[in-house]
Amino acid sequence: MRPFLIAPSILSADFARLGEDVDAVLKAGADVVHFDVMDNHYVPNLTIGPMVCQALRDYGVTADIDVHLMVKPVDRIIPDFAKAGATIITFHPEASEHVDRSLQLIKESGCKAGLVFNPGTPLHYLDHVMDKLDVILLMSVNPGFGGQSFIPSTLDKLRQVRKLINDSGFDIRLEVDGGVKVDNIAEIAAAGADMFVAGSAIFSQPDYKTVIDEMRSELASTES
Ligand SMILES: O=C(CO)[C@H](O)[C@H](O)COP(=O)(O)O
Ligand SMILES: [Fe+2]
Repeated sequence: MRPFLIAPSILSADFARLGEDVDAVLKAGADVVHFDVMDNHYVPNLTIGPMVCQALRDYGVTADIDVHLMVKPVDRIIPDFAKAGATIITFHPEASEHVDRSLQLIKESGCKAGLVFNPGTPLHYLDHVMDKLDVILLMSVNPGFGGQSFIPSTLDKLRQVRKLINDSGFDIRLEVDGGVKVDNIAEIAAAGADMFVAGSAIFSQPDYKTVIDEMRSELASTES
């Protein structure tokens, strides 16, 4: 398996001083910035758009930005995020009228593409598009808010998707998002995830490095 990636969700960062907070979490050892986009339509919350992504790039953030679109419709906003500096763009397949077209649009915009599955979303959306995916993101909470508890049935779904990825032979990251913490990250990795979004678990702590180091040492324990 490829190296584990830790992706703090900036949903739980300090929006009043976002650039500094993102810098701090990257200096503390985070790999990727997870950027949650909510539209008060597909999900019952409203967050940030391409201008904020661009502002982070202008501030000097060079790390990969993983844009998690919780919006409907999907396609209209993809080119704007690509122009604003997104590295990865993922969307929920049931929010797109044409899943293959949305994936193509992301790729043509120069970004990596992924599909996101809510706890109740069936995996059949993966049929016929595995070759177009760089990331599969399994939500371990229902989308819309940070600080929720990890839904245990995600572990089985992770094992299923890990097998699908391995059997496919494609180079696809398996990302998990929602309720990831120091005390469950090893179990989640053992189920097959290799990219871990964590918002409240990191940003609620005074010292981001301590939490990230603890997560890495839990992850290392799964490799022995
Ligand atoms: O997509 C999301 C919510 O829809 C967030 O990325 C997720 O909830 C992360 O927050 P936490 O780690 O606090 O659960
Ligand atoms: Fe997210």
